[in-house]
Amino acid sequence: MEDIRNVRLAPLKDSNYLKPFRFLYTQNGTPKSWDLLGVHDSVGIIIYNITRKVLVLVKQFRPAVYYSSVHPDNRKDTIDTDKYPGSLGTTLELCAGIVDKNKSLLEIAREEALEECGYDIPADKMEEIATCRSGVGEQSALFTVFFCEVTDDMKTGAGGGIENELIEIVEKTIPEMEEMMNSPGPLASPPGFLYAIMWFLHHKAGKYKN
Ligand SMILES: O=c1ccn([C@@H]2O[C@H](COP(=O)(O)OP(=O)(O)O[C@H]3O[C@H](CO)[C@@H](O)[C@H](O)[C@H]3O)[C@@H](O)[C@H]2O)c(=O)[nH]1
Ligand SMILES: [Mg+2]
Repeated sequence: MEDIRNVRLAPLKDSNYLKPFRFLYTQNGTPKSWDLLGVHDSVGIIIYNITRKVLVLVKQFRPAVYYSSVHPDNRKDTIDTDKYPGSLGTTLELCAGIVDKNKSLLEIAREEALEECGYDIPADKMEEIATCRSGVGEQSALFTVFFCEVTDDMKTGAGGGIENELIEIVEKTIPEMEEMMNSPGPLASPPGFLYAIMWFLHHKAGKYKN
C-alpha cells in the first residue's frame, strides 16, 4: 500500500468527484463571492467487534494527505518519492464511503462495511448516530455516522475494498484508542473520525470494558 511511485501533478479539467465553482451573493448589501467545491456526501461506520473487543478501522493511502505533507517548495510537476515515501499519506479512518449511488445512507453504509471490512451487517443492527459537515470553508458536504456491533460470525468476506482499492483493516482495542486520542498528534485521521471515536468512547466504551 505504501509503495507509491511516479507521483506527478496535472491540471484538473473535469472530475467525477470535485466540481469547483464560484458562489456570488450580497450580505447586508455588500457584494461578495466565495470559491466552492461540489463534492459527494459520505457515510462512515463505527464498527465494534464484540467477539474480540476491538474497533474495526481502515488504513489507506490518501493522496491529499500525502500531497499536504510535501513541502510547498517541492510540490513540482513530479515529486521525489525517495524523499517523500508513501507512508506519509496513510491514514487511520472509519470504514467510509461516498454517497454516489441512488441508495439510502443505510444501504451505502452496509455496502461499505462489506466491501472494506468484510462484515455483512443486517440493516437493523445499524444505529444512525449523527450527521455533521465534513468541511465548512470550501465544500460543506454531509458526513453521516453509523454505529454497529459485530461478531466474528458476521465476517463473510476478506474486505480490503473493491476494484483496485487497497484498504487494510486495522483492529484497535479501547485502551489503544484512548491512548491515540490523548496523544498530541498530528493524527493521521480526519475530524469526522475523531468525533466518531470520541462519541464511541463517551457513549459505548464503558459497557464493553468488563
Ligand atoms: O479523485 C478520485 C476520488 C475517488 N476515487 C475513487 O472513489 C472511491 C471512493 O471511495 P469511498 O470508499 O466511496 O470513499 P472514501 O474515499 O472512503 O471517502 C469518504 O470517507 C471519508 C471519511 O473517512 C471522507 O473524508 C470522504 O469525504 C468520503 O468521501 C475510491 O475507490 C477511489 O478509487 C478516485 O478514483 N479518484
Ligand atoms: Mg472508503
